[in-house]
Amino acid sequence: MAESTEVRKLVYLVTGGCGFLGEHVVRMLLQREPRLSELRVFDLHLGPWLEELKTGPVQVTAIQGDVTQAHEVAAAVAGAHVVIHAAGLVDVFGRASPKTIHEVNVQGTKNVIEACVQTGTRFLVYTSSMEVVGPNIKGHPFYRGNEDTPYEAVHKHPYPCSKAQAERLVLEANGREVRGGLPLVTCALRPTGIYGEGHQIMRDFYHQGLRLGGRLFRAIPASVEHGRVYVGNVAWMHVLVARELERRAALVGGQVYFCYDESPYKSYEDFNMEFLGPCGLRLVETRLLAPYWLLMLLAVLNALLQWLLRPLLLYAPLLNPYTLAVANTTFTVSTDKAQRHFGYEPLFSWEDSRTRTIRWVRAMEGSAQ
Ligand SMILES: NC(=O)c1ccc[n+]([C@@H]2O[C@H](COP(=O)([O-])OP(=O)(O)OC[C@H]3O[C@@H](n4cnc5c(N)ncnc54)[C@H](O)[C@@H]3O)[C@@H](O)[C@H]2O)c1
Ligand SMILES: CC(C)CCC[C@@H](C)[C@H]1CC[C@H]2[C@@H]3[C@H](O)C=C4C[C@@H](O)CC[C@]4(C)[C@H]3CC[C@]12C
Repeated sequence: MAESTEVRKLVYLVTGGCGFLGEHVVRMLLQREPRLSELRVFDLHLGPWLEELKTGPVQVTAIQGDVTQAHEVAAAVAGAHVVIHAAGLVDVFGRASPKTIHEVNVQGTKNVIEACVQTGTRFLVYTSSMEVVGPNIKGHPFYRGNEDTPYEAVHKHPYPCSKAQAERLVLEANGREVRGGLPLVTCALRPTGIYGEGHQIMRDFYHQGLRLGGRLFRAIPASVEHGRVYVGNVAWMHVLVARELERRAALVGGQVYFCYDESPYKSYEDFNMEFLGPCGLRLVETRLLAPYWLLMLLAVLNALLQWLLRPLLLYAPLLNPYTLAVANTTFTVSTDKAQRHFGYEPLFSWEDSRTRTIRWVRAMEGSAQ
């Protein structure tokens, strides 16, 4: 915990505070926000690790709740100075219905905004996603673009559609009068693919590699760049922008920021190998054996099987036409907007981020090393 002479008087609420990113935001706030007096952690499923946080100088209040329930959200928001809304249903695999995704991501966000307005909370940070922009379904590359780069954002999939709608609601709410008469100040952060300790898909790839005798098979050309950002830096960006929303309301309010750091530009699989390689896995070159049309055929078959089996069981493999299109389309960002607007610099270097992630993979059960 950071010791500080600053007065602790602020109440923060983190929705989705027990998720992959949310846990890092919660821990980062406790370490790096010296003005914090109470931290409310709101989630559908509370993590047992919250208990160990309750012994420090900040009051940590765990709230089991559902963002789709307006009254639960309003009760959690009442009296908070800042809300970081990271709760969301992250599903591009067809596990949840489009209706459920919409309810959690769009209606849930509406509930958070209305709760701020009704209870007088003035500062709201929304965790958006790069998918609000793309990749689009036409496969257009977004090569090291920034927040102002023109791009034809065309969404069909429920997850990016819901994130785009929710982001729009948050940005439109900037300037609304909250209880007490002051204006609401909002902004949205758009992470690219987040990685780091706790990343479920990295875990899945690692275990798949172990099952395949320490091998993974390349499916995507190495030339396709996929944007990635370390979870600690994404968390840090949330903490920093939340702090600066008050001081720089005119500049930051209503803005969007991509989340970025020094992580290298690589293909999705080559990037994963930065961590999985040192943990004993190798990437086998099979691109000639698995051309794009064959992968697309498998992806379509998976989608068909998912649909056929739905009455009996949930079949939701990583490969489907949408995930294949995302993984196979260059989407990378290069920007300094967060640095210019609120002084963001990555807290973790690429070396730190890599070392921490490798340490986490190595600590997983069944390590190949
Ligand atoms: N993981 C990524 O690569 C990535 C990239 C860009 C943006 N994001 C965004 O970051 C946010 C966090 O994603 P994550 O990767 O940590 O996912 P996650 O699934 O690990 O975390 C989401 C959390 O939200 C909670 N939640 C879900 N439905 C809820 C509900 N109805 N009420 C209350 N809580 C609910 C979950 O229990 C979970 O703890 C999401 O909004 C996601 O869209 C994630
Ligand atoms: C073709 C297969 C072998 C590889 C499949 C990989 C696939 C599961 C990965 C590739 C890209 C990943 C997405 C990307 O990193 C960004 C995001 C944005 C975020 O808001 C939610 C997660 C998501 C969609 C990642 C999901 C997993 C993807 C599609």
